[in-house]
Amino acid sequence: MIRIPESELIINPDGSIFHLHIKPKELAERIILVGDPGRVDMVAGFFEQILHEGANREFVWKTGLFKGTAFTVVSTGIGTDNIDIVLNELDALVNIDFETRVPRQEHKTLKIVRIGTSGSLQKDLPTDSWLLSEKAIGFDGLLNFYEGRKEVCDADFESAFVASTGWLSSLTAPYVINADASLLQALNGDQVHKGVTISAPGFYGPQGRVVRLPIAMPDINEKITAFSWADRRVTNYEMECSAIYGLSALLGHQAATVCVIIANRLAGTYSKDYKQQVKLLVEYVLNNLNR
Ligand SMILES: O=P(O)(O)O[C@H]1O[C@H](CO)[C@@H](O)[C@H]1O
Ligand SMILES: O=c1cc[nH]c(=O)[nH]1
Repeated sequence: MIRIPESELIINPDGSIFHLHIKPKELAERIILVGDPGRVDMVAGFFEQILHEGANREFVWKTGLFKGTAFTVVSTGIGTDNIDIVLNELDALVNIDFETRVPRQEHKTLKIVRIGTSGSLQKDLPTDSWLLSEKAIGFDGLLNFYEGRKEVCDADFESAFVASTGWLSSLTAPYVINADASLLQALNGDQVHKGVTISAPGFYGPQGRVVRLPIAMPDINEKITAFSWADRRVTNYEMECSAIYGLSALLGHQAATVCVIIANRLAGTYSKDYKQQVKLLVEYVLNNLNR
């Protein structure tokens, strides 16, 4: 077995992983990812006991018990570049022996649910509604750096999307990737809308927002809203889901994303109090993952 060198897998002197500052024994199998470090305490507020906690940069985390089941909540900050760090380090914590620096014989699967906020691209998906991402479209390009990307992505959907939007060849190739089917089932419910989520490598231009700078594809959002493929339409924008789904598929973990819609891009509306909805959604996810 190949020993992973110190430069490739950095372990801190206290035995924790480089960025997340988590030690292998401190991580639960059920993981909640939130973008905002300030949301970690809100999630952990549902735990009856905190077992471990730590923080480094934007990565704040707590492991605790929710109705007797261990969960770890980790903040990712914004963007898929951070997700590359978070997913690779979470996987290393369970699937690499930190003493020998060799991958473990037995693979451990994590259940990873991102709870976030998002902007709607469909009129009938109002602010404060909940959206479970059945598929993600990555505008970010992260998965294209990994071998095996083709095997886990939906090539037909990608081609249809590129053709229909007139995707510019100067942009990164979009990748389309599914959520884990068992987590989708666990999180399904009457109050949960389902859809296809774009993860963009920015909040402004890459999501078609024009503040002062004109954008390369001025009609991109109209085209996305009108696009449909095999009875599916694109529902919303956020900034992390695609990389979570892609890296989870390659690393052998289960992943899903559910977001509160805080802005409706077609109606031009913004939620009056989305924080209350995020809290309700957190409670819903914890209960549904605890079954
Ligand atoms: O509320 P979070 O989880 O951070 O999610 C969304 O909000 C941020 C942008 O404001 C991006 O991270 C986007 O994905
Ligand atoms: O429009 C939005 C709202 C939240 N998060 C995003 O990335 N986009």
